[in-house]
Amino acid sequence: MSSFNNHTPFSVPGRPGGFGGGPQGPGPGAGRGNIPKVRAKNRGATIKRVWAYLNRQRVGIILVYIFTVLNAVISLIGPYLLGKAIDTAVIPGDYARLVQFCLLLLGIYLLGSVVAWVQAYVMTAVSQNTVFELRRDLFAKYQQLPIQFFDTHANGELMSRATNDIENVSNSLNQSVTQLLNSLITLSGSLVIMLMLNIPLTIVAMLTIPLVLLSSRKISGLSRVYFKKQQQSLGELNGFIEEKVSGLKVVKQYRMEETEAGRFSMISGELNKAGIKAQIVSGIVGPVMNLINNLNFALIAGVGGLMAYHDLATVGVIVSLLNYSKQFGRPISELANQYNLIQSAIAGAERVFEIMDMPSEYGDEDDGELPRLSGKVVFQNVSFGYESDSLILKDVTFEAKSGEKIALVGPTGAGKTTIINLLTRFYEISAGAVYIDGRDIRQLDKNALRSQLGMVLQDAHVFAGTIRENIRFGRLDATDQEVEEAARLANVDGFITRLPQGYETILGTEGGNLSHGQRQLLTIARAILADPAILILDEATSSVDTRTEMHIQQAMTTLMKGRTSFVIAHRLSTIQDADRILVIQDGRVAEQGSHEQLLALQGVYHELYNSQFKRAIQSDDI
Ligand SMILES: Nc1ncnc2c1ncn2[C@@H]1O[C@H](COP(=O)(O)OP(=O)(O)OP(=O)(O)O)[C@@H](O)[C@H]1O
Repeated sequence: MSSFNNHTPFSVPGRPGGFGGGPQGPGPGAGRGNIPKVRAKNRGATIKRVWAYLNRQRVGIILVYIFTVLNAVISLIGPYLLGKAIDTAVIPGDYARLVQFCLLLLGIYLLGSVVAWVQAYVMTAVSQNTVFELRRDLFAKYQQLPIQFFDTHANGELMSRATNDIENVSNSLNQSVTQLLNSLITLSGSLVIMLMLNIPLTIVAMLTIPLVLLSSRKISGLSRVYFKKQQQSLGELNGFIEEKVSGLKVVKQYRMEETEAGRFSMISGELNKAGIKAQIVSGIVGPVMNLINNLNFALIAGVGGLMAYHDLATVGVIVSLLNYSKQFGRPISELANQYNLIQSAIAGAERVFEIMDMPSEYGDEDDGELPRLSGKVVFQNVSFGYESDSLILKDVTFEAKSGEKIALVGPTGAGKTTIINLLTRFYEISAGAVYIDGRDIRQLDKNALRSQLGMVLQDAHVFAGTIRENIRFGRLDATDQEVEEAARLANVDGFITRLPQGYETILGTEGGNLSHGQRQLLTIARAILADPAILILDEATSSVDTRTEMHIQQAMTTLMKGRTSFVIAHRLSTIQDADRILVIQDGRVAEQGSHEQLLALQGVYHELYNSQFKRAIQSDDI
């Protein structure tokens, strides 16, 4: 059973045209444009959520807190001792005392360095663990999102969120969290000590604070917008690269290299512009803060000098105050300098949470466990559209008895794959109902349902890993013997054992080192191992040679034994023995029956069959 109980977008009551649907039926027109985009509401909410992640490393955070406080206290002691040294050792000329002060200061600064190092070490561990969890949750979310989400999001863009955006969060956590804490303590500590040393001079030192706050606020607001834009552009760029690298053969074949390079430059140019703007705006922070700090320094030095002249302050106090005012200004300007980091981290986190807030496809269906299904499938007045405003399937009704072979034929774009997409609940129907063994599939847990469905698709997908691992993907607890038995039944065992590494042969990404037919046979072995109650075979033999096709056909026949099977085929020769053939045309079941019955009808199937038959004879003539 799915461990995720998020409310799905489809769990809206009030489904029209319901056939035995329960309260959890899908809402009308669950088209691909219907996924609500929930955005992290504001910066505060985003920071809170990142903090909640950080808080899971409680021990680390406490340690960081302790060492940060220590570090800040040490940095507060320095200027005080410096002032004292001037007033009690330098001015009276007590050199023995001066040496003592120097040694004390040296010891304190050394201790400060050690404490700062430990603090950085612990913080790195905390931030790395935090982004580890963030990334893990994001990937888990990707796996739970409905297929329709991926129709509208480029792979590279999604990869960018899991890498660049999370990296930004990590960088900022590493530096900004301790910086913030340190600054807070240094600020308040310096203020208290300054007030104790000299109240009028402290007031002078405070004069520039509103300027600091105002300018940093203004700049941060502006730079945040540009950082978000920069991240978006980076995502688009990644999406473009991913798409064009995976489709490089097509690009080359159509000699589109220059056109694609031009499009790349355009997208890259957008990133360039956004990056420059973000850096320019955030880069203003440093110089502005420096200017204000220098102004502040000059003010204290001037007023302090006047006060010393009138015996209202000692030189030591003025030196201490100058140092504290620097310490006071430093955290503010450091924070301001961190703005670009923090802004880009918030922008990154917002993009990550945006995905995490998307509704999962797993809802609150009845139960997680399903007994082995007998495989009786009923489509009853099913209508569906990927977009809410255009129906692809219209009032589709048919029945598959347990163990039957059902063929889906019809012109391209008629809706054959769409029927399968609904059976597997990759998409939710708009009206009508689909029953398996008499139960509305919307009431079934999606994982449990899919565990009883096996698919062999035309685009035979294998993963990077060994052949054994790829077959075992069908059932993770299968023994080596079971894996090999499945390969034998799929007619692929001979080929595998002839390889030098046999079952341990490592396949490249997407099985690049295998032929299409070999990949297809591997996916059949995988499906045999999974032992599903219902089988879906999509155009499985359309692009292989006759010998491989024969192998695949044999493997398929083995695989189909005792299971309800749905076979999508363009070549009618492969499905003449089907128990029922559904002719899909323009989203409707135009005809259904056995091969002989359909030929006798003299309708669409008859026409389709004749045209293929003629073509076959013509190609033989040639
Ligand atoms: N993810 C999608 N989003 C929007 N429209 C889609 C999507 N997938 C398919 N369609 C549209 O739905 C219609 C039916 O497509 P489907 O893939 O079911 O046809 P098919 O009969 O399997 O075609 P083929 O034999 O070419 O595979 C087509 O018009 C197609 O453009």
